[in-house]
Amino acid sequence: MTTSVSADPVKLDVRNLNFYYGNFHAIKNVSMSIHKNKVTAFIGPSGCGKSTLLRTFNRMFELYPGQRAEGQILLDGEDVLASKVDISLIRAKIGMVFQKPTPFPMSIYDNVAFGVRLFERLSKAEMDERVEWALSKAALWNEVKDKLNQSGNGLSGGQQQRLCIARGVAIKPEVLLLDEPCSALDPISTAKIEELIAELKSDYTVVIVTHNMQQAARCSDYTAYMYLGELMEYGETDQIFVKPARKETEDYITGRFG
Ligand SMILES: Nc1ncnc2c1ncn2[C@@H]1O[C@H](COP(=O)(O)OP(=O)(O)OP(=O)(O)O)[C@@H](O)[C@H]1O
Repeated sequence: MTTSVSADPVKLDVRNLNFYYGNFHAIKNVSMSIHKNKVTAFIGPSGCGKSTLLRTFNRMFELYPGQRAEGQILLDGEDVLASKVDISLIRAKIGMVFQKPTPFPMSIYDNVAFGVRLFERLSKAEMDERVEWALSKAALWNEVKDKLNQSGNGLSGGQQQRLCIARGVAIKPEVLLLDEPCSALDPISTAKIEELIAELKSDYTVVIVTHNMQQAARCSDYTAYMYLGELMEYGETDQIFVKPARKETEDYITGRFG
């Protein structure tokens, strides 16, 4: 693996991580530091393990039988993978937005409030404020403020994805994981989400999986190139895109492979 050294503070420290789907070894001895208040992009050809790696960070894989992770993922020094860890607390600290927008079958307001209610007891006024705050962060407030009681499913695809992002930020996680959040979106919605990602990093540590090289180059501070479950190269985005250390990375980002 080729990696550059950075002085930025570390939020998530991944150490010797291996991941298995049954007997299939999907993540191979990955070690990397995810930096605080930065955007880190995972890139690489389809099936290389980007989503799998992302899903280990908040133990999302545990919802599925036969999947297991070995190694350490230290969140501010505490191992997320340790058996004694409170999983709901981890998921409150490490939020996730999936590739397909998945609003809950409830109102726009309740979509945002739902997760907050699991973790905090807020008054009606405080919750109203939180919902407005989260929808504003997700650049959706102006479009929905007059129809908060309408179903989240009535929104356009791009609006639904921003609603899911609002749901993610509403619980005020420390880390936000975004799994190809723009794959179903048109260029205008994509641009809005990219602006939002740039804004979010002042409050959160963001990790994004993307197939879009331009998006990784535009939005991220750090980029990780993965191939067949291995972390091939990891470093500052400018360096990875302008002067990759490995020929494989260069071939991928210039479109000669993958
Ligand atoms: N539920 C599963 N059971 C068995 N193997 C799986 C499962 N999910 C993923 N895999 C395998 O693990 C490897 C990594 O998959 P993963 O979805 O993490 O890749 P990816 O880089 O995110 O791909 P894509 O860009 O296509 O979304 C692939 O070989 C895939 O076939």
